[in-house]
Amino acid sequence: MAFTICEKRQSVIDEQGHALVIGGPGSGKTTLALLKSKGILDSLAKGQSIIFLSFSRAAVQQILKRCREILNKEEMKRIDVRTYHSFCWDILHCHGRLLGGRPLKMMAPSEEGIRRTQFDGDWTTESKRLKDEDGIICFDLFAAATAELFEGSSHLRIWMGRLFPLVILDEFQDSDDDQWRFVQQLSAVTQTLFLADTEQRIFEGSFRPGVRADRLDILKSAIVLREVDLRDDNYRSADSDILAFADCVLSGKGPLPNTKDVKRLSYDYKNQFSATVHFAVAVTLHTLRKCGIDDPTVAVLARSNDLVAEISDILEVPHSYNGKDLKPIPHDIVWDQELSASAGVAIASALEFVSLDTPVAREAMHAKIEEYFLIKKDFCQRYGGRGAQTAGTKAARFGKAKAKVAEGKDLTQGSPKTFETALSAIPALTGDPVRDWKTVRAAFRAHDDLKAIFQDARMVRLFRASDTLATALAGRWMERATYEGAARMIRSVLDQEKLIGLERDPKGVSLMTLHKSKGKEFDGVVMIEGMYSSPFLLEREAPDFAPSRRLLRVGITRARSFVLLVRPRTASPLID
Ligand SMILES: Nc1ncnc2c1ncn2[C@@H]1O[C@H](COP(=O)(O)OP(=O)(O)OP(=O)(O)O)[C@@H](O)[C@H]1O
Repeated sequence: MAFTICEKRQSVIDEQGHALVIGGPGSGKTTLALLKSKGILDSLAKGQSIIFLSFSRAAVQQILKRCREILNKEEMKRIDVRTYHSFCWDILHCHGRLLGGRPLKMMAPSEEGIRRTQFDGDWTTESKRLKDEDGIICFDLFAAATAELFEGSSHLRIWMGRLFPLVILDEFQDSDDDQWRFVQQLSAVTQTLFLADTEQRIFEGSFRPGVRADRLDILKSAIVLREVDLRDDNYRSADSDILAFADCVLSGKGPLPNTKDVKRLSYDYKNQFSATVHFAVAVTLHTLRKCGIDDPTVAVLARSNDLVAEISDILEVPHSYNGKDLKPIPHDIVWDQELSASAGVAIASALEFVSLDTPVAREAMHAKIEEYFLIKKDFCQRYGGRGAQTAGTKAARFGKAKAKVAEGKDLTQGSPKTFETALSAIPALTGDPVRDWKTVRAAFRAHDDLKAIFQDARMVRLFRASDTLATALAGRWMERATYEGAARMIRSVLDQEKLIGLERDPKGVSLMTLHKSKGKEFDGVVMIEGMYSSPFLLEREAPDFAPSRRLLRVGITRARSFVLLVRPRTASPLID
């Protein structure tokens, strides 16, 4: 593939010192960083590599995709694309002993979520205590502890500089204070390249503490660097008005371009919502196919997890829109990993219980369901979603059931009892893990209190027998004709995937929140606004709605070719 290398880009490639590249969505920041890397890779000494840090597994995936377009196989081996967390954990795992005299152990995020909701007091202080006194470290403290190590040991810093002659920091506008601390230490011993787009700053405030609007000013006042601005470039949707439309939404100033690339669809009443959403996705697929894209990728984006789940339910059944019949649309959901994993573990523990029917398996199942609801409660509290209280009540219900079963008492009434009754109606398991998984999962779906587990577990892929999970379960059945240990196996496979950073390339239709779409790219994007929930513009941000506008721009600019916005007719206008 041929890339345009203008003077500005060449100056970044040639720069021997630090550099900051600012640019909008699709301006080519990642590509430029990789072109610079390509020029250096040959000259690296044995053992040296270039490190490219980003925030999420999705972003890592996107960068790896670009790597495959730009670097050859040998070059790919010398560039290490990682999340901040995985980079920090490597360092803490090897050198954590320097901090408190003993090796550090990681607390899995699932366990952290559970302990946080159950802890009476300030969790930040408690997690620091856990690290200092017990040598157990939570995800949120990885960056701070790494910074502490670098600040405390010049030897370690210097070695890092030798190992990594170039460190690339993606989406630097989103870095928090602790990440900045360790990056600043690194910049004293190696060359750093910062990529940023201030208008893609969507994690500021309650989402991630320590993320600041003036991060780039802080950077520029601390490090001497070459600054290059690519804001006028757009290679993702160069021939379309998508970026121009998104920029209008960002500024709140019209007129919005009247273009075939971004369309709007309204609905009047709540009871028109389902059919309108279904039609919007169908018409987007159709439009993209008509443009010659045979297998289009489409992201369906909404502001909250609740609305994403509702849209998934809508796409699963037929509808009729203006007399037109719409067939169900197969889709994937990009979900919160921790919720998905604990929902998957809850289903696996029910599978274990059905196959073993022992008091231990029964108690473990109620415990895993309780755990899921504790994590859900924690998730709702952290990300401002609805349902924290309900999740807490359900957790308490299953927690009580767990205690009763442990004491050998019978369950008399309530959800845990009705769920057990539903499970006991399942005919014998077959030994085909995919079928058995779906049977047990269906019992969750049919139960009023446990539907959420069914929904969250949809991300756990167990559909093809070749999947790691299915293979592990099939092996267990062959050994013992039960699914004993299924919950443990699933937890370990999912935790591993989480750390390694696996995430599939999107195919077909994918549903996710706007926040989750960051860093991704699709042929088409459908953005959905609810009638009474998940508005595009949050009232509390009035009058300028700046954070909402940034979020909307991120969503719109994920599209290469076509965007469709679905809104209630009464929604506030996007521009003045
Ligand atoms: N210099 C260039 N010449 C031609 N095409 C380019 C160039 N730079 C980038 N592209 C193409 O533009 C698209 C977007 O590039 P890239 O992912 O590097 O942008 P980005 O600024 O990192 O985007 P985002 O901030 O949205 O993640 C890719 O398809 C890439 O191949």
